[in-house]
Amino acid sequence: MKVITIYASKYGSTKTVAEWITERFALEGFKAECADVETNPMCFGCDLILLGSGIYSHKFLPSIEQYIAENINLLMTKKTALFGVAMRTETFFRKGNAYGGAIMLERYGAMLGQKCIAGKILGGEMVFSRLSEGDVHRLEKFYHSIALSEAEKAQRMSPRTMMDKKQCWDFAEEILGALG
Ligand SMILES: Cc1cc2nc3c(=O)[nH]c(=O)nc-3n(C[C@H](O)[C@H](O)[C@H](O)COP(=O)(O)O)c2cc1C
Repeated sequence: MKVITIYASKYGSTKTVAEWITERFALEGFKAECADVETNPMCFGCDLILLGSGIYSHKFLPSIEQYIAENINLLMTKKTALFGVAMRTETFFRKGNAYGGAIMLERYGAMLGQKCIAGKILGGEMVFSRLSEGDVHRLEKFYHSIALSEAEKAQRMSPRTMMDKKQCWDFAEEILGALG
């Protein structure tokens, strides 16, 4: 069985997550590879396709949204699984609405249909000194909009990682279970 993990990553954490997941599938005896979506990978020969992205403002990056849209007819015929890589992995509730967590994957799951067998948000990493000026500006605006105190802001702006290889291997195991 051939598995491909196609990822979109701006600062590298989703790339590492994709490599960890691929490693686990290879250890289980699958023919497993991972590919940056920017290389426009071919997936018609694959039996299982994982699609993952860093989460930016509750969504996948535009490059992988475009890849899914452009290849939707093929992707719908394959078993697929989705993952996002984010700083906040759980669902939370604010002003009558639920946000975050696997809810962020619903729009892609709805496109892929019933053969989409698993989806999870996995822990990512954020190091402010590595971010582009535009991303720093976007985050500062967001922190202002949710009225973070200076202390909370400083805490969020310090280098933080939630990356966890065990979590990624557990997700691979969950997919294996769903494959039956
Ligand atoms: C501009 C910006 C917006 C972000 N939006 C979210 C978000 O909505 N939810 C979240 O949990 N993390 C958010 N993050 C954190 C990223 O999802 C996290 O750093 C992730 O590991 C990035 O993946 P990458 O390194 O593969 O690009 C955001 C980060 C930046 C810079």
